[in-house]
Amino acid sequence: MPMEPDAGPAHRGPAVQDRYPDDFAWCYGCGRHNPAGLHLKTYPDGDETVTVFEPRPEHMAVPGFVYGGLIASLIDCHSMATASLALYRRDGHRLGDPEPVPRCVTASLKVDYLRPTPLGVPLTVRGRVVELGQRKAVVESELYAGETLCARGQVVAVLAPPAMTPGPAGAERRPG
Ligand SMILES: CCCCCCCC/C=C\CCCCCCCC(=O)SCCNC(=O)CCNC(=O)[C@H](O)C(C)(C)COP(=O)(O)OP(=O)(O)OC[C@H]1O[C@@H](n2cnc3c(N)ncnc32)[C@H](O)[C@@H]1OP(=O)(O)O
Repeated sequence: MPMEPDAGPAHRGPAVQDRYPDDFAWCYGCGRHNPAGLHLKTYPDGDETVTVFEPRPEHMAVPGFVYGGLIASLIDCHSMATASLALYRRDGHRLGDPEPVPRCVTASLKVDYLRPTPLGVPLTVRGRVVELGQRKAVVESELYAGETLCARGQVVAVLAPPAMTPGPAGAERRPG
C-alpha cells in the first residue's frame, strides 16, 4: 500500500518545517536553515500534531530540570506549525504536496507550567487547532515528559503577510 504523505509521525514523511518557504525557514526554534537553531520538527498525527525534542544539558534551569524559555519555544514553534498545517489543509493540500506550507507568526503565546520538566528524557509536544479563522488559528499544545503532563500552551497564530520579505534585498542571510 502506498505511504500516505501525512499519515502520521510513524511514517516519517516530511515535517511541516521541511515545507516552509526557504526565506521563512530561519527561525531559531524550527528553521531548517539556521545552523545554530533547535531544528524542531512537527509531524501530523491524525487531527493532532507531534514534536519530539530532547533538551541538551545547556537547556537547564537548575540541575535536572528544563529552562522554561525552552519549553515556551517548543510550544511556540510546534503551535505555529500546527496552525500552518491546518491552513494548508483547509486550502485542500496534504503535507508532501509541492506547494510550500504557509508561514504563521506568533500573535500570542501563553504557557502554564504545571510541574517541573525533567532533563535527560525526550519531550513530546502534542497540539490541536481549537479555532480556525481566515488568517488566524488558535492552537492548544501540551508538553509531556514521558507520560507526565508538564506544561500547556495556548497560542494565537496569524498568517504572515505574503508580500513581506525578510531582510534587505540581496543581503547575505544570517541567522539571528
Ligand atoms: C520574526 C518577526 C516577524 C514579524 C512579521 C514579519 C513579516 C512576515 C515575514 C515572514 C514570516 C516568517 C517569520 C518567521 C516567524 C517565526 C516565528 C516567530 O518567531 S514570530 C515572532 C514573534 N511574533 C511577532 O513578532 C509578531 C508581531 N506582531 C505582528 O506582526 C502583528 O501583530 C500580527 C501579524 C500578529 C497581527 O497583525 P495584523 O495587523 O496582521 O492582524 P490583526 O488584524 O491585528 O490580527 C489578526 C487576527 O489575530 C488576532 N490577534 C492579533 N494579535 C492578537 C493577540 N495578541 N492575542 C489574541 N489575538 C490576536 C486578531 O484579533 C485577529 O483576529 P480575528 O481575525 O479578528 O478573529
